[in-house]
Amino acid sequence: MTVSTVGPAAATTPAAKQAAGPRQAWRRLRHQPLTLAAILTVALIVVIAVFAPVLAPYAPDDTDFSNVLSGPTAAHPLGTDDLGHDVLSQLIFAARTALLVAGGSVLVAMLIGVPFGLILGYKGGWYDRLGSRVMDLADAFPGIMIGFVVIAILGRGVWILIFAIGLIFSMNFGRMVRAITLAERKKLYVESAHVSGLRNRQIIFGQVLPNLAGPLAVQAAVFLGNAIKVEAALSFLALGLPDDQPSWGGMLRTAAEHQVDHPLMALPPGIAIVVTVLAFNLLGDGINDALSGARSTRKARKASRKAARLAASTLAEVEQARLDAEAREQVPSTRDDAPVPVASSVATREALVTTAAHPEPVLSVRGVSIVADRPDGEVVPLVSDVSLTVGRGEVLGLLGESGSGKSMLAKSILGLLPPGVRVDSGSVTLAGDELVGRDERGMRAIRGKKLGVVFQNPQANLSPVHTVGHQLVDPLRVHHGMSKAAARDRAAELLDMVGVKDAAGRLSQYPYQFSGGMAQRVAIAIALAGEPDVLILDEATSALDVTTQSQVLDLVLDLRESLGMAVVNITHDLGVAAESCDRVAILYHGELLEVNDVFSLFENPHHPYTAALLAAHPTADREVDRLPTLADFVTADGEWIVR
Ligand SMILES: Nc1ncnc2c1ncn2[C@@H]1O[C@H](COP(=O)(O)OP(=O)(O)OP(=O)(O)O)[C@@H](O)[C@H]1O
Repeated sequence: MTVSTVGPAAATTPAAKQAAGPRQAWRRLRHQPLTLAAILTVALIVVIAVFAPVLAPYAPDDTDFSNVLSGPTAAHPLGTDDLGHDVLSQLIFAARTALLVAGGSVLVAMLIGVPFGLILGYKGGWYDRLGSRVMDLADAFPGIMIGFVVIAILGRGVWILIFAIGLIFSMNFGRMVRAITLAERKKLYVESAHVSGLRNRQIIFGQVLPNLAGPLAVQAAVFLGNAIKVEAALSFLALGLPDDQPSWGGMLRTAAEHQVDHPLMALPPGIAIVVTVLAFNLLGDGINDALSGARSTRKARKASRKAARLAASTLAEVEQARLDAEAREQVPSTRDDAPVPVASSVATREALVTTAAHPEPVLSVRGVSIVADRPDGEVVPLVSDVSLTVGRGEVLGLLGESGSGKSMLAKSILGLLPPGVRVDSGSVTLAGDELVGRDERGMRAIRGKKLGVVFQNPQANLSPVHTVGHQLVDPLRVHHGMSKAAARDRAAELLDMVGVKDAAGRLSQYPYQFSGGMAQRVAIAIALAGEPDVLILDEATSALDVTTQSQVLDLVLDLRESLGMAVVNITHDLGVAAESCDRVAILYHGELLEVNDVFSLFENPHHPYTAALLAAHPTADREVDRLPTLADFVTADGEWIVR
């Protein structure tokens, strides 16, 4: 079986907002007058640069030694310089140079900095520590010094200048990309990509990088402006471009030499630099606002102030209600105040047994203990000595309150335990193959192929910047070596199988164009792409409304019938367990308390904790003043009360 994952998440990251689509970003941009002005200015400068030979009245190297430093005339509207060059023509051709140097150096900076930051952020550990020190070291040198050194070694010239400025900015890109990647790599869509069996290279460049497009666009716009300033500064110092290459910095140098007699000579190149840099900076801000959804309209500001006032008063009411309730009755919270009973080991025997209806074991967990290694050396047990067997075609529910160890157990099966957490002892076999102790390469061959996973939040599990088709095609190509066309056909079949109408047409849509229930179906389709033996649902229906939840559970039950796969359904919802599971395992404080077939569990629970859970579940046919809590099932000494 293959592990695939699916689930919903709030799209609050820059990447997710950007995923709301370039069209949405453009709609926001259109409401930002300053950004529009910046776009027009940049477009104008680009047109001037491209058509410089047509627009400029003179060639850049035309000299008129009989007419130097002339001041504005009909033939030379902005005058001439000390060699008789036409200043207007120089200004126009220098725009070309400025854009070439700025564009080229930002490209070089990105080519160096982006992969560097991606690798540091994604790999972490030693890569990150070492790489971060390199960036600190680069930061310790003033950027202009790096430019001096490169030019001193390689000499002057356009391409050398581009390389020098690119080098100066590369670590800025590296730092930004590292920071975002550190956050992105923890997101569920990256975990899903892992689970689908994609290689690190495919995840870094295929999944994470497209999510950085928004922040990179903002950073690139700002650094285009910065590059123009650095180019001007170096050329002003006669260290940048060769003297025969028109540049705004070079024009400023000439103006500085003649500032006493001709003080206005500095104005044309100075204004050109200020306007261009300002336009790029405003463009960067505009893109940032458009991607983050910020709107500077008065209406939006008013709406946000009103929302803030409402939120403050609601919070105050909630806090007051909580204080009143506390004053009325000192109700102990189950987790904090109830004595924690020692788990009995009632269930272990039953957990190992498969049922007559599903006699062929496919997933066996034997005596698995999971621990966390704390930095101070303490070893904290998270899951203790859990044994479970799941039969082919069976749905086993893993039920327990928050923190009981359900996810850790599932992650130990998937080989995706977080750093600092490890399987201390025990064995997990899938169709006879041992999974504990496998290296990453060994697990990659299992995840996405033999084990499929669907997580809680479908929108968070799907990459916001790739189409649904792209995300389905990837695992099909990786695991089945299909051609692109064959994988696309199969992707449409899978979508159809999970009940997405017009499957072929919807392949080219993005996750945000799917409702929560439909996105969860897409996630299930991705999980099924490898034709897994076992599908793990990690709270896969918790975020859905009751009707959609029921539809998705029905779908899973149909699929396990038709595909003969086993399902491990992790949930804290008794209703979900009752609706979908053949057997249910109860976890509490990392210990397995009971495994029972679903009817016996509800009719005749073995363990007092299970009885406590059922008793605490509100039902329409019981009228009680107060539902029992765990504390009602435990003696003051921490012993279970058997009723
Ligand atoms: N990265 C981690 N490092 C150390 N301990 C962790 C880590 N993640 C979770 N834990 C601890 O492991 C225990 C089991 O957590 P787990 O996430 O498996 O619970 P869960 O039953 O899945 O809860 P939930 O339903 O809230 O997801 C908890 O005590 C939790 O605090």
